[in-house]
Amino acid sequence: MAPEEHDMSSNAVAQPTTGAQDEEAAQRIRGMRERIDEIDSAIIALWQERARLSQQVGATRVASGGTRLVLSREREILEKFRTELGADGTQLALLILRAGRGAL
Ligand SMILES: O=C(O)C(=O)C[C@]1(C(=O)O)C=C[C@@H](O)C=C1
Repeated sequence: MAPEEHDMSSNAVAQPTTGAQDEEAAQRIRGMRERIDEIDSAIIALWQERARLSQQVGATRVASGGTRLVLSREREILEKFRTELGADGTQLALLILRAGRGAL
């Protein structure tokens, strides 16, 4: 079979390597990766839900004649993330805010 062809003769799905040097470590890594995958899916779903809500808040405020942004609220959120997560928290909060209200 040519290198770019896929073997469809089995139902086995190719799995990424664990990088471990023995089967017991490989099993433990696979177990932990299952939970990591669940956490990543939850983060993605929460990210999307938050962005939708943020857009709805903005649209509700603008429709009422208010401003698109409330910077005091953004500062509060940035401070919470910085307190809990340090400097990376600030960067994360900036990305989260941008996902909702768009770029400044
Ligand atoms: O809480 C609000 O008033 C929002 O509009 C939501 C949000 C946010 O994503 O958290 C977005 C824009 C505002 O400047 C402040 C906060």
